[in-house]
Order: sequence, then C-alpha cells, then structure tokens
Amino acid sequence: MAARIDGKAISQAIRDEVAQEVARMKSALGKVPGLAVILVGSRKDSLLYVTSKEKACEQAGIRSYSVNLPDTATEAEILEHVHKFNRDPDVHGILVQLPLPKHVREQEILGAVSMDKDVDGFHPTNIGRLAMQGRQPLFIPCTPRGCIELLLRTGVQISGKHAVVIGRSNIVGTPAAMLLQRHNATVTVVHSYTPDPAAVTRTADIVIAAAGVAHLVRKDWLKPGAVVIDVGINPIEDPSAKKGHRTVGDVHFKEACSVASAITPVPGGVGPMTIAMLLQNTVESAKRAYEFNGT
Ligand SMILES: Nc1nc(=O)c2c([nH]1)NC[C@@H]1CN(c3ccc(C(=O)N[C@@H](CCC(=O)O)C(=O)O)cc3)C=[N+]21
Repeated sequence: MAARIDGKAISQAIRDEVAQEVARMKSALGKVPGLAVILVGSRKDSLLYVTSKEKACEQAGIRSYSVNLPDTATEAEILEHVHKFNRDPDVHGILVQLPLPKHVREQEILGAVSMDKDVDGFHPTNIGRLAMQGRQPLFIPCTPRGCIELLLRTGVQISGKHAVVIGRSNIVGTPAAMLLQRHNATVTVVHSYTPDPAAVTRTADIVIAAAGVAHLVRKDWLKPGAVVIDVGINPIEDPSAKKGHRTVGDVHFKEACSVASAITPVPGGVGPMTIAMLLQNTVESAKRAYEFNGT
C-alpha cells in the first residue's frame, strides 16, 4: 500500500514559513510583498483559482492587487495593466491567469511581464535559463516547483533516478522535465505521439503525470515501488457525489496505490503546492527587491 504524500499539510508548512518571512520583513522594513493577479474573462475554474490565491496571500500577509478584465479585453488593454504593475514598486509579483481568451496572444502578454516580477516563471528568459546548465532562472514555475518540493520534503531521492514526465505543456510538463534534470534525474517525456506510453512509464522510478486526461495512468503503467506525483485536475461525472461531479487526477489513484510506494492524492496533492510556491516566489522576489535577507 502506497504512502500518501500530503500536499495539503506540506503546503501549509510552506505557507507558515512564508508568513514568518513576511512578518520579519514587515517589522524590519515596514514593507510587505505585493502580488498582482490579472484575470481576463470569467471562466469558473479561473475565478476559483484566483480567489484562492488572494485568500492565501491575505493569510500570509502578502498584499494582493487584482484586476478583472472582460473576455473582450484587447491585448493592448491587458498590456496596459502589465506595464502599470511592472512600474509599481509595491508589486513584486505579477501573475496573468491562464488560459487567456483565444484572441489574445499568450506569448505577447507573458513576455511583457517584467522578468524580476515573473513569479509564474513563464517569461521566455526565465524558461531559457531554467533549460541551461549553470544558469539560474529568477523564478521557477509554481506547479513544477511544487512537484519537486513534494519529492524533496518526503525524502525521495531524485539524483540518478529515472523520471518519466507524462505531458509536455509549457506550464507543467516541459519545465518539470527541465527541473528533474537539474536535480540529476534521467528524464523521459512521454506525450500523445509516444507509441507505447505505458511501457515507457513502467520503467520509471518517479512519475509526474501532467497530461490532463482523467485516469490515464493505470496499475499496469507503474513499476512496483514507483513514486507518483499526479498533477491532473479533471472533473468527472459522479452521480453519487453531491454536485454530480468530482475532481480526479491523471492517475487511477486506487489502482496506483497497490503498486506505487508513494503517491499524491487529487485533490490535496499538487494543487495546494502550486499556491504555496506562488507565495514563496513572491516573497523571494520582494526580498530581492529590498535586498532583505530575512533577519
Ligand atoms: N498564470 C497561471 N498560473 C497558475 O499557477 C495557474 C494558471 N495560470 N492557470 C490555472 C492553473 C491551475 N492552478 C491551480 C492552483 C491551485 C489548485 C488547487 O489548490 N487545487 C485544490 C482543489 C482542487 C479541486 O478540488 O478542484 C487541490 O488540488 O487540492 C489547482 C490548480 C494554477 N494555475
């Protein structure tokens, strides 16, 4: 029976650490970190995420600034807000909630965020530095960083292990693969064109599932003793649930539990870590801005 990796508890510990840092900064400098969140449109899931980010900021003592633009907002309008936050010295992190409406070119917007406020780590220069040996990005994308943090804080060795990342998105799969490589794992990325993803994944010591497909990873995809990090957040119908639906990961949790040595649940795994990492990136950014080392 696999150990359950408790993302909720670990993320709470990180949020407590962040809150302490914020308190120290406040008493030493009279300043607190600031996070700006730009939301375009009214997708229900995005609204929910943004609200929980704001709540988490408030609890940690981080000031949040939010802008909610209509679906019809133009690139120029969004850029105006990005530029305003770039100039604002009280703002240390800027997050543009993704996905953006289809008429907006995502890369244009993400590339306009000041590199040293790019707490999502999505600026091309930060991604480029993440990919290069011997270079340091200013920020590591929150979800992949959360996955690695879960491994580190549960004492899972990464160095020398074979890690398989399922999915190659810009925001999770690709940066997760780069990060694992920086931690000296041997990394394979499988995706929708991989002929036999199960066979490849079965050779993994560590699996990071970020395909966005409910229950893609079954028992026969896993090597006995594998450590499984499930990034998926997929709504499925469930007549027995109160709302008629529930959230499941990319991994069939129950099946995986009989094979894996440790696994993250959904919800309560990677999701809460994403928010904790966002807060941590924001505090680190404010500390850099004020040249404050925490004492
Ligand atoms: N610029 C940008 N940055 C992001 O970091 C970003 C984004 N856009 N767009 C959407 C995704 C998704 N995301 C999540 C954050 C928290 C949970 C979370 O806390 N989930 C809970 C509840 C899940 C549920 O029950 O639905 C859990 O997993 O336990 C999930 C997903 C951040 N994202």
